[in-house]
Amino acid sequence: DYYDKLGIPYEKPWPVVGNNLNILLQKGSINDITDKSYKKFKSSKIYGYFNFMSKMFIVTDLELIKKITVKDFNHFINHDDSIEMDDLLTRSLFGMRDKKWRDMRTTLSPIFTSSKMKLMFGLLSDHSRDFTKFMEEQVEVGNNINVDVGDIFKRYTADGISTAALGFVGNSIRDKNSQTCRMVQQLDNDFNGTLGALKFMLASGFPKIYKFFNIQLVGKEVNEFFKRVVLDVMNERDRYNISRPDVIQLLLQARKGQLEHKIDDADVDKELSNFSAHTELDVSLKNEKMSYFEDMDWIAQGFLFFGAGFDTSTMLLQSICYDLAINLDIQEDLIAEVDNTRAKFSDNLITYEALHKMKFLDMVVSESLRLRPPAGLTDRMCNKDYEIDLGNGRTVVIPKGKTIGIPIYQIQHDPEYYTDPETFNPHRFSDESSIVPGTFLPFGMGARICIGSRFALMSVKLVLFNILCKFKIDKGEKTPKQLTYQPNFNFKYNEIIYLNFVPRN
Ligand code: HEM
Repeated sequence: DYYDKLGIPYEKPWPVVGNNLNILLQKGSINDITDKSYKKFKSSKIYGYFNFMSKMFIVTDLELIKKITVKDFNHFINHDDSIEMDDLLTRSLFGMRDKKWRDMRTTLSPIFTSSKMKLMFGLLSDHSRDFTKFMEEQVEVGNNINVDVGDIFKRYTADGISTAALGFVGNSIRDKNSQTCRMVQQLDNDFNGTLGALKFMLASGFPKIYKFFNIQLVGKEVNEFFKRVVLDVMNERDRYNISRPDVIQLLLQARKGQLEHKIDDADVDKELSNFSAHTELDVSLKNEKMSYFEDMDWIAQGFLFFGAGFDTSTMLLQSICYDLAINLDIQEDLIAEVDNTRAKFSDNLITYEALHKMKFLDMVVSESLRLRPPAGLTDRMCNKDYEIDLGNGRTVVIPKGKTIGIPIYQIQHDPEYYTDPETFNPHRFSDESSIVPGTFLPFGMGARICIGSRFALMSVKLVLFNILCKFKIDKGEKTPKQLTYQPNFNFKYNEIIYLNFVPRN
């Protein structure tokens, strides 16, 4: 009767498993569950959700989401911290709390501004051209048909983050036995495999048991790998005065307190404003050297950039390619824009500015982020009792310590905000003013918005540009008719997406 007493609606829970029964019975995904309740309870602004035995509040009202993530952010600084997690996760920016989070966010924000992205552009451009060359080589041996795009893009994004963020060459595109490839596989198993799903359920549903058995989500091999890579690269650069335009260089500067804390990209952003790019909120307390961070904190950031980056960007890339193959008229329009742009450069060597001025490419990427958001749900932890006005003189207090959920997927599929929401239609992003503010949030919202969105967008757009210079993406006999979500807490497809890469002559 918890939610009854508060006067807010909820689905009747089952003992112990709460509202997660269908996931445990492998009958539905977290998205199916949220979908059903969102439609039923949307008008009440907020509804209750039993995540196993803990009580969550899912917010459906746009104004309220804005207040929670921006205006009243001080009540909701952290993500759900009731879950017991490994050191690598709790020390990462996503898991950090309160002042420590603010300090780390302030330290890291300058790394992901447009001007720093411009510095990394060359590394990612070389990488995406190399990937396209690899695909051309596949044509010669007939491996361009029925390509598992989840697999190849996983290797592309892992290598991209390795080279442009972590400062080492991954080589997993060409060598499936490379160390990076093994790490990707290992991480995939840790987070997405059956054992990973079970551990995650235990961590969120029964944190005491999880802690008692000292269970770790991230395997030992991955732990060791990141400890070695991040610290070794940083220390070597420091010792031998080596410089390279990548994230690790900036992390090194941050570690020494030499990275400027001001967000200086207003002009660049204005000039190259893209719909899916966001503006960073300044959360800094004051400019000070963050000297109290330990080595493990820097390792955790390196790990998060890799972990948070490769999975989400891979999901985005495979979704875009799938929808382009299904909607050939849209692909033709995109190819026309690609051809128009490449004509201005020799050997398809596009510049940072030209890539960001590709309007239709931005519309296609934005529409995919809307239709198939790689992260369909995010959360905040309430750290001070928070009163919500439910209308008609009714209020409810979210107690300190409870978690609220933001249903990104459902808002982006709501017919009140998007006409014909299940259709892939990039043209809805042709006029930004027609998008209802607060209804497009694939990277989250407010001060805790995804810090790597610019990096992800640059990497995804670059490889799409290069692929479409050389290939048309077609569906084949093994292409799934539709995409459905796995019955777990991740937003992963049940289907393997096979597509054909047909050379454009
Ligand atoms: C298409 C790709 C990506 C998507 C859709 C995505 C989505 C998200 C979302 C929804 C959040 C939570 C935001 C919130 O709660 O308001 C988040 C947080 C985060 N993302 Fe991403 N992300 C992507 C790529 C990346 C990349 C490439 C990196 C790193 C290089 C990255 C690093 C992070 C970090 C560090 C956070 C935590 C930020 C904080 O708590 O201050 N993400 N992301």
